[in-house]
Amino acid sequence: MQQQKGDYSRNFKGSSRNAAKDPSPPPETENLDPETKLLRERYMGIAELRRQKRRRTASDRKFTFDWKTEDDTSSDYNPIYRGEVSASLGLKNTGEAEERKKRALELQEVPRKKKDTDWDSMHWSEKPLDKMKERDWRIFKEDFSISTKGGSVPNPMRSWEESGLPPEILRAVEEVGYKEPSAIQRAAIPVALSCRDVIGVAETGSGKTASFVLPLLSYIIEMPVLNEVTKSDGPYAIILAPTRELAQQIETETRKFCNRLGFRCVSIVGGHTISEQSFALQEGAEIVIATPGRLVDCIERRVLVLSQCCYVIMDEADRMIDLGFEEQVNKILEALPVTNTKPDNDDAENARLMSTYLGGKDRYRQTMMYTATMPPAIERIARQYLRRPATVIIGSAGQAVGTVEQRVEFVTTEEKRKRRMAEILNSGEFQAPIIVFVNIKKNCDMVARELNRIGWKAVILHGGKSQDQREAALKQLRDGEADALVATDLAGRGIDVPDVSLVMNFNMAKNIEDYTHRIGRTGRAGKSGIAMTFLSNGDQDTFYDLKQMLSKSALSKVPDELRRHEAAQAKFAARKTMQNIQ
Ligand SMILES: Nc1ncnc2c1ncn2[C@@H]1O[C@H](COP(=O)(O)OP(=O)(O)OP(=O)(O)O)[C@@H](O)[C@H]1O
Repeated sequence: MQQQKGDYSRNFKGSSRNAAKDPSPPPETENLDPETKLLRERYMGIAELRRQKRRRTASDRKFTFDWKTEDDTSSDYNPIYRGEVSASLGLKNTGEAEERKKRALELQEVPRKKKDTDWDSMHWSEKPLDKMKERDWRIFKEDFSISTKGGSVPNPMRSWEESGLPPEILRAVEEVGYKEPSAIQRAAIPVALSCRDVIGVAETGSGKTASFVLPLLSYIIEMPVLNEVTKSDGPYAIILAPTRELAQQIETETRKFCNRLGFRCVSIVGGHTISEQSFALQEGAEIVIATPGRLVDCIERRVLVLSQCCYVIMDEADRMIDLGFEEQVNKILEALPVTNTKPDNDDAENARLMSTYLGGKDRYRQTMMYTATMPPAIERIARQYLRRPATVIIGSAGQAVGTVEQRVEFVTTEEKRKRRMAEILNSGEFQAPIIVFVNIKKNCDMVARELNRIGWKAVILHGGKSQDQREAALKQLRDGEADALVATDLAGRGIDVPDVSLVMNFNMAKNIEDYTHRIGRTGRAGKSGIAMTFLSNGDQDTFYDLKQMLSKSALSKVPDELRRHEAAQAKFAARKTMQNIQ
């Protein structure tokens, strides 16, 4: 019986499965016509080849045939290459198989063309900047806990090289030793360079100072060099800070860069005589760092003019308002030659305006505010002083430093607190320097005496001390001549003393913002630290916020006495309302 052409599939199926096990042709082939029999026998050759291939071990799988293409003899006995079978396989044109085989052999000689790089499957850190897509930027911001608001905000910078800072400034950054930008620097510097007003919120010790100083220097480097005439016109920029210590702290950080770029920065703070400070200003300074009170004093006495100042930075702006400096801040802004109420220009226009020398009348002020916490006052201040600000927040605003383990204990009397403090410091868990916060000046002396008694040389920092005494105390602590600093909230903000191992709140801060700034004196620049706080019922206005903060901290535990305390169940304001209702 002549097998119908269409029946090959059945035989093929039967044959290939059997061929895999039994090389002899199956019995039904006895009745095949010669052509089909020939076809069958040739396919048996292919099945045998496949069987041999399957018998080889995995290690042989990577065949490295050492024969050249012209040695390939398969076309002699394998009809599929010769096209004899193509007709029976229903291929339209027997030459097609030949063509396909020739093409296949040609391709074997052509090295594999590199596939288009699959950029989408790469991590943002492996991509060139021009291949970064919206999704990559979203992942990048999540990696650094960056969130922004305020219209279209420039993308963060992935590295110093991509910052857009001038090469001279990048060289200074490298010499200072900042290998990688911190999160706030990555996010805030590109925004500031786009001439936008900025609100920067990042935890204490996260590098906020450099995040506003570097773009400021990038602006100043474009301005004419101060000469004998223009230096009397005053600085190109002012940086306002709520306390003398923070102002001097910012000066130290700013000088790291100014000294390498040939710029001068001068701090104007209380505690030094006006003549001392006017002498320092006579040499001219591109940047003046000041506390608001003393700066207003210098302006009113004509010791300082701000006739070419178009750049204002407010560090710890909420604290400045808390300390009652709002009136002085307003006076300072009124003394500038520009305001920020110019009509809203687009950002390119802003860049032109800010780079134009002061001669042009259509200038406006660039203003920035930085803080580690975000109390309601910040929103009000921002509306008053900033123009279309971009807000950059690292982590959740007001979050305590993630590197600080926060411990709290209920210790009610001063005597018990002194004994407990001695126990903790004699345990050997902590090494100098440490900082101990109290709420009133007289407690400074009392705690310092106790520390000296147990062998921890203590220095004191509070508003009643002269400026020289305050600066000397900080210097002794930084230079290792003292083991402990006992301070009121004066030092709570911004003071940067390297490697503080312990912050102790002998008295709990009056509010959670001050508590956050205090404990931020340790765990800075990415290092870890411990904060220990003594509580009593007198601190219950802070219990709710404190419990929330401890709960969010991966390193800290909420003691049962605080967790269960009635005052920790609702915010102070809400509790007051409930009491009034009862
Ligand atoms: N990119 C960086 N790489 C390494 N160290 C840095 C970097 N930026 C800043 N620092 C260092 O980190 C420390 C803290 O910086 P800075 O005082 O600016 O923090 P801060 O956020 O202003 O703190 P605070 O909120 O207390 O004012 C400083 O000693 C500074 O030199």
